[in-house]
Amino acid sequence: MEKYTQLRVVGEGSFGRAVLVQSKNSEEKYVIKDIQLPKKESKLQDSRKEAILLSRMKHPNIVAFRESFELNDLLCIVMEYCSGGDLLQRIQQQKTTNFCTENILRWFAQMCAGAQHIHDKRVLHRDLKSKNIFLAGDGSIKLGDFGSACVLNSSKAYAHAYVGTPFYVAPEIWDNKPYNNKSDVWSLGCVLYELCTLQHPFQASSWKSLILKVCRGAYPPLPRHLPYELMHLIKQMFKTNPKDRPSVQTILTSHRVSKLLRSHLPSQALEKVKDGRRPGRWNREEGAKMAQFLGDKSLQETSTFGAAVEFPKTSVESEKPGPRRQWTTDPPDSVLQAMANASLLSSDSMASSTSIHGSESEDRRRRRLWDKDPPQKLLSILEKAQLNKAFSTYLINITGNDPLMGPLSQPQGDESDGPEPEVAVDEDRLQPRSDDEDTIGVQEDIQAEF
Ligand SMILES: Nc1ncnc2c1ncn2[C@@H]1O[C@H](COP(=O)(O)OP(=O)(O)OP(=O)(O)O)[C@@H](O)[C@H]1O
Repeated sequence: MEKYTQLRVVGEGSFGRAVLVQSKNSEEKYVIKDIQLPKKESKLQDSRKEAILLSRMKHPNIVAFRESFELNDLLCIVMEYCSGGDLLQRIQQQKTTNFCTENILRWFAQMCAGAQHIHDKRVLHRDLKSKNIFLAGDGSIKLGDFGSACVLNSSKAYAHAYVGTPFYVAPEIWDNKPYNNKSDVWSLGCVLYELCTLQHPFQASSWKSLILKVCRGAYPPLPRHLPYELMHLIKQMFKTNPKDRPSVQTILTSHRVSKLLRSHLPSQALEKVKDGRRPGRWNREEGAKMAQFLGDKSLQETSTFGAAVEFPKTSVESEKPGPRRQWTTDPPDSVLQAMANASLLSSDSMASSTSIHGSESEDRRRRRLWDKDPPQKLLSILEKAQLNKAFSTYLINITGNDPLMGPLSQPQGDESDGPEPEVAVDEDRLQPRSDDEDTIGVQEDIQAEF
């Protein structure tokens, strides 16, 4: 810490502060994110995960990691300073003036390039939102905040319920179905919609209305001046069945919109997109290596210079694909059932979802089929919840004892542990599926380069 001079606090998150500092050696500015370390030894490694994952992500569209160290009971992550602030602030500055299409395409292309890099490493961000996407001094986009990220095919120790922000969470999370790279695509769709309209796609007057709209993929129409390719893309990113959503790889390489997006990528990022197209770029072993690394490494200090983090050299056991949970062709419906049975919906959500889906009788038909019990615990939490709290990060575990751990629930036990309780592990949920080539799946026997 003595290497840096503190300049000012740039923001406060739920886990700690972000402080702008200046290196005494190079005079370069950085942000140091302080994260309160949990008192329980068993949870320490989880807190260090953000630093470890960020240290593995070297890409022009991901906030660059410099080093991390522990000071008393704080984990300090030193990272690139993004002087343009976050995208949420940038959207709010616009007030009512829309962004020009060129800007939207440029920013979104860079977000996809960053996300592709993460997914290539078999990591899911899980909390992509405009507040976690930054603008660097040169105007480029940087994905940040890896505090919710997880590794696909990870070991049991790192498989847990979903950590995300309700306004950006995909329907499969509310429906307690498996999640994968397509859940990040949904969240990116929300950010793209915000860039196009300056509004969130799922406006609601209550949490129940919000969740219902998300589960139906019901969003207000986009302004007509936008290119057709962009409108088509948003429609696809909001497909309620993740199988029907394109991956970021597809968006950048073989979608109708790809040409438009790629013309807005700087050459360095374009090269990396092309790299990502090589078949066998990632494989199951990649995720297993990362998971083993997260589990084994007792990280006290890590750095992009000096004591850099290295993956273990030993090869890891190649896992056989586990049982897959199949998607039906219908949209997720257990939460829809729960919400509708509870008769607690606000009228606006029903009105708009009916108009989006076009037919009232379809709604009635669906409701007749609803026969499951609503998750009462979730309903009772949401009854009293303020909607603005749905922009914060939660641990979401619909069937657990605490369906929404975060700003709505009282911290239990070790208060400094943040919203990461010990949860029953449902390993099936985190398994990628290979039933669709666009979803991160399994390619055995191909050695990925990290
Ligand atoms: N690298 C950075 N460059 C510039 N500003 C940053 C940087 N990192 C964080 N900030 C600012 O600090 C704020 C707090 O960031 P932080 O990641 O600690 O928490 P958060 O994302 O707001 O909340 P949470 O940790 O609950 O997700 C951000 O909203 C952003 O405005």
